[in-house]
Amino acid sequence: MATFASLGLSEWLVNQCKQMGISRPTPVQENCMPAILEGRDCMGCAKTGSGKTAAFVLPVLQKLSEDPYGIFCLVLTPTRELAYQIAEQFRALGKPLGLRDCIIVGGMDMVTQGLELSKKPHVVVATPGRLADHIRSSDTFDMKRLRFLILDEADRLLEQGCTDFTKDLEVILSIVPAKRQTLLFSATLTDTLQELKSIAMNKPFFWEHKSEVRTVEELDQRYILTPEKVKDAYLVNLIQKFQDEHDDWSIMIFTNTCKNCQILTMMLREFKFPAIALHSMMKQRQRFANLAKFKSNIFKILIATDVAARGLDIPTVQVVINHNTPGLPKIYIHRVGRTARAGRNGVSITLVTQYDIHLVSAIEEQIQAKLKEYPVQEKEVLKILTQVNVTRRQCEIKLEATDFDEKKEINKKKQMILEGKDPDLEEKRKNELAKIKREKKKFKGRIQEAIQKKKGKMLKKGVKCKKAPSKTIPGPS
Ligand SMILES: Nc1ncnc2c1ncn2[C@@H]1O[C@H](COP(=O)(O)OP(=O)(O)OP(=O)(O)O)[C@@H](O)[C@H]1O
Repeated sequence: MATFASLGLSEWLVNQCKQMGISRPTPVQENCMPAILEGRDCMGCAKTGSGKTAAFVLPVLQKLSEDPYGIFCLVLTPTRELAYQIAEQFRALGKPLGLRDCIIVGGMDMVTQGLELSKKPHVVVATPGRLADHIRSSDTFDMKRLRFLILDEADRLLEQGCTDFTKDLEVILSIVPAKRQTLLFSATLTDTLQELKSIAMNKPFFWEHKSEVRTVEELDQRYILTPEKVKDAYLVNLIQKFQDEHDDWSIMIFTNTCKNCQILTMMLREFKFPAIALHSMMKQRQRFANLAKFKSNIFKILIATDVAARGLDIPTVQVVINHNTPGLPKIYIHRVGRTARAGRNGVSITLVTQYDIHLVSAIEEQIQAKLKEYPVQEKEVLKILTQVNVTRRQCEIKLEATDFDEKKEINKKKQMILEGKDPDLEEKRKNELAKIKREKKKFKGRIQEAIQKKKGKMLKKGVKCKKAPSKTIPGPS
């Protein structure tokens, strides 16, 4: 069995790992680290919670200790919270080196960040949008000598989801040297393999944890079939049960929109549950503060959108509840991967309505495992149904009285300006498009009406034609 020393790490780094409770390499570390230390590009695909972060942090620190300078390494990651978590790992493992890192994410002061970048930190951990903004607007730093470019959650960075990073990536790639080592990691790399290969051009070493099931064995994956209207009552019932039976467990609840996330948090608080929210419409400082309160067990329930689905490593999370069935199996894999990490056990429960059954089939096909039904005492759920639904409605009314929707519009406009678009022009275009669509629909309707009329007439004629000969056919008698 390999040790960190046998993989090529120096004694100081091996000791540092030990101090952090990392004594033996996990398979992704054992397989990817030698290739990285040899100087090769690397693509590592391993299950959630399997130690992918250390698989790139350790070799980078080893190489940095041999030739320290800044900016030596750039790590890109899709979310701000994840950027802080990765920087923390670099800081903890690189402490004996006196490592200087710098975090460049949106929602934080740009001037301070610019100053930090100009001081040539060893490692920069960034979300693509904000780093690209710095590159566009400042010439006080460069990455000409960059040795490592790392894309964590690489598939997310390359896919064109609701946040599209591709343009920002282009800007970033234009300032990093072609001669560099590129490392790409994720639990779900395979469907963006071609795009990834165009970034890691030097015949990358590719390692994938081969296993039939794509989720971890320690995860107990369950579902509850529920009508849409009873969903919240099931949720409250589940949380009450976990709180009664395991008061030390932390629970993450995923939902599909910021508004839903806010309403669920308000509703659970009405029921006196220690719940806190995390979504992209919150101020960044509030996001960090809430995550910190959840990590330190001050609040045991975190309700989040998919902004928290990837990468977050919170060992106390024992349960993940999907308040909505994820539309993509990939998102399911990352969400449920917030529990059962690093060999621990965990439970995931997905609330499934009659409209989501096909999504569950797609998930099961992708993960190569069947979800099992979670037993619930329906009588208990029905007892609280009215109270839960009334409470939810009250919370919705309360939220409508705030400027939540307005803020959403403002945020949208801000995003457009950042993307170089004119919000008023976009609005005009949107309205024009809607008008064209409406007219097309009307036109289609009219055509269909005309066709129907014509069909009706022909049918009448046809009936007459068919009836006519029948009159002439003599009956059997
Ligand atoms: N060799 C090791 N031995 C024991 N624990 C480890 C080892 N390497 C990493 N860990 C711990 O395992 C946990 C999960 O690691 P990490 O966050 O890197 O997972 P990941 O593979 O990146 O997961 P995800 O796909 O969800 O991002 C962390 O708490 C980390 O400190």
